[in-house]
Amino acid sequence: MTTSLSGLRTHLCTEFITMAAAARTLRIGLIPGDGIGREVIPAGQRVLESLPSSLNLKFSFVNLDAGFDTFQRTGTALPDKTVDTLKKECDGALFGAVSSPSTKVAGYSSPIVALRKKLDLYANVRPVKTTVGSTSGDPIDLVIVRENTEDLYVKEERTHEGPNGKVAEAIKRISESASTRISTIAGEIALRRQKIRAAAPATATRDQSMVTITHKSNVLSQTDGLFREAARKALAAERFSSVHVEEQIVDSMVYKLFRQPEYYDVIVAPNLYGDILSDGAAALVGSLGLVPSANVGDGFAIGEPCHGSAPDIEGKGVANPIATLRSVALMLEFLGEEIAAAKIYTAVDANLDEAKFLSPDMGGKATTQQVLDDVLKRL
Ligand SMILES: NC(=O)c1ccc[n+]([C@@H]2O[C@H](COP(=O)([O-])OP(=O)(O)OC[C@H]3O[C@@H](n4cnc5c(N)ncnc54)[C@H](O)[C@@H]3O)[C@@H](O)[C@H]2O)c1
Ligand SMILES: O=C(O)CC[C@H](C(=O)O)[C@@H](O)C(=O)O
Repeated sequence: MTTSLSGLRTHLCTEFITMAAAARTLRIGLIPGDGIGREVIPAGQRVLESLPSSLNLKFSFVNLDAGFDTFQRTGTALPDKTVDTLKKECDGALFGAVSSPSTKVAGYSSPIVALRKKLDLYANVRPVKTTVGSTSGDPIDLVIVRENTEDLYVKEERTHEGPNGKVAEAIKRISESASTRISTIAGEIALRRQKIRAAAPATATRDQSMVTITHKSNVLSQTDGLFREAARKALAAERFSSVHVEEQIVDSMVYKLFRQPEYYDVIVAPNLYGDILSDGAAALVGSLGLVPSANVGDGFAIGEPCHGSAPDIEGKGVANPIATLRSVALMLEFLGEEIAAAKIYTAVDANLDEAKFLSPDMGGKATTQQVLDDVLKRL
């Protein structure tokens, strides 16, 4: 199986992909989780099943459990069977969302956070993009490359009694190796985007590729300082000489991202900043329901919409499936199936540009099913 970290085509057209794919069957784990995860993952499955037969690509599926509901039924949020099946049987997976409680529940731990570590899916790649017809301003076309295994997400917390009451602490762990790895991937993605732009100058949104390193090393000089230093070093490699590298402290990054989102190309960030920046960037393109992600490691990719289980709209049939459909495409890209991915991006972009079947988060009235049907028609 091939997983290509540099295979990030992100919503680009198919003209430049000319090679016919060899016949292939991919086994995909489906992990709907909780809430609207159960409404959008079936849409993702339908898109895979509806890809044109000329692609020579077949899929088999295995349904897998994870989430708060699973925790309540079985006592664990991420059953061993789910992890084992992904490891032993699957080529890739789709993850919906889980309803992690905001208060501590004994024995519960976020299954998606655990899965990223257990499968060493060290890169969380989150493209955020406007489509041609959906914006009157300068187009936004950026990718957030989020470190996916460490930072505060190591979840080493403790509470103790201090002289004035309880004190809680958490470890923020940053390693040189993980920071170097994620920054190198950000550089590869920048190069890849540069190549794609060079091949399609008419649709290119910028001339030069750029990576923005995001950190807070003015305050956290050791942890974020190490991230910054490792990123600078990795991106100074000769092969990235055509990529402009700059850095931005995370708070002013938020300011600049909101003022001038079209400025950014590739943003590399430690885990938590990447999490926060990607939800913020989603607001800039219209909805969290549009923004996909892929959790990527060596030899495996899990497509996952950036949004959560959305309890406020759960069960109403109005969840926007587009973040999931784009996550399906992103997963396929990393599994080396770029033509199939491009077909999905094109169909989704056409749905958004025509704006006839938009879900309520996009100002429309369409249900999840109607948006899906419209995308399927365009496939
Ligand atoms: N990957 C994951 O499993 C994941 C990601 C984020 C949050 N969560 C969990 O989800 C739960 C709810 O979190 P939250 O409410 O803070 O964030 P959320 O992303 O679930 O929802 C935020 C807002 O965006 C809207 N929204 C999200 N996805 C949408 C879609 N596809 N279509 C239309 N509207 C959409 C919701 O209706 C809500 O108003 C929490 O338990 C959190 O832990 C899980
Ligand atoms: O709620 C959870 O269990 C995980 C949420 C998760 C995260 O990485 O923090 C989500 O915000 C995401 O962006 O994937």
